Amino acid sequence: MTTVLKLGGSLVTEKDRPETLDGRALDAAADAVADHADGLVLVHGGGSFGHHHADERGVTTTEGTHDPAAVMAVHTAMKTLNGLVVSRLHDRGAPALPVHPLSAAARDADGSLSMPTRQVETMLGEGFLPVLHGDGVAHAGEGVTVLSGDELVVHLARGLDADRVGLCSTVSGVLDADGEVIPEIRDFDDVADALGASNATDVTGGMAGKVRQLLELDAPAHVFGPDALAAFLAGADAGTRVE
Ligand SMILES: Nc1ncnc2c1ncn2[C@@H]1O[C@H](COP(=O)(O)OP(=O)(O)OP(=O)(O)O)[C@@H](O)[C@H]1O
Ligand SMILES: C=C(C)CCOP(=O)(O)O
Repeated sequence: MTTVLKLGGSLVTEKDRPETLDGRALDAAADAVADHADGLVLVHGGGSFGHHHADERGVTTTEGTHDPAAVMAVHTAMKTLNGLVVSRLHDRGAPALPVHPLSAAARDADGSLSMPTRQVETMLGEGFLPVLHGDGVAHAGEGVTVLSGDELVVHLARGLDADRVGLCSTVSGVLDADGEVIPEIRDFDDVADALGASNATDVTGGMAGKVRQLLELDAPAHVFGPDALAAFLAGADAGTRVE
């Protein structure tokens, strides 16, 4: 049983304050993850580490940079956050290992992503907990663009033939126009109005981008908040189911 879980950057960082961790939220998430580390691949987002630097330099998933200093600003911040996530997992006895996408992934000129997953699969097979993160990615014709954690989740879920996918963010699910959690989404058009009415909160497309990408997966995906993380990892449905 393979599960791919993303801890949102908005969950584990203070998204409005550059390079600021939400230590309490990360501790709570790490507790739940450490209890269910078997067969788990973890991805985390950028929050105030990645998005702040990418935004400042005008780098998005489609607009790239050829400035190595700009790439390093994003990548170094993301590695810092990744190191914090990995070490909090180690504190709880979880066998976490970092995987840095900039060193392995690439995009074609049309933006399509390639990245090997055999290293992740082998780590899983050997009992480790791979921890990937949103990052920069070499992009033909663009230099380096942003690779979101959401995109990584989708790529890993396909490459590893995952059984379940979870996106844990600060919200308890995908919300409708009245702020209620939508229990299930099967078609983007059914929820386009609710999602379209919200502002994108970051350089990688916010909630609308997540739902679009999750709908392309074979595996069932759940979007939920921190209160439902332990239940999701224990096998229960949580938040909004996207299938
Ligand atoms: N219809 C919606 N339902 C739920 N959240 C929405 C909706 N529209 C916009 N949002 C916003 O999307 C945010 C979640 O997306 P965001 O990309 O910020 O999360 P994340 O994945 O945790 O962060 P990061 O991208 O840094 O990893 C919520 O905090 C909320 O403000
Ligand atoms: C901005 C960077 C580098 C990471 C973006 O990942 P996300 O927070 O999952 O969208």
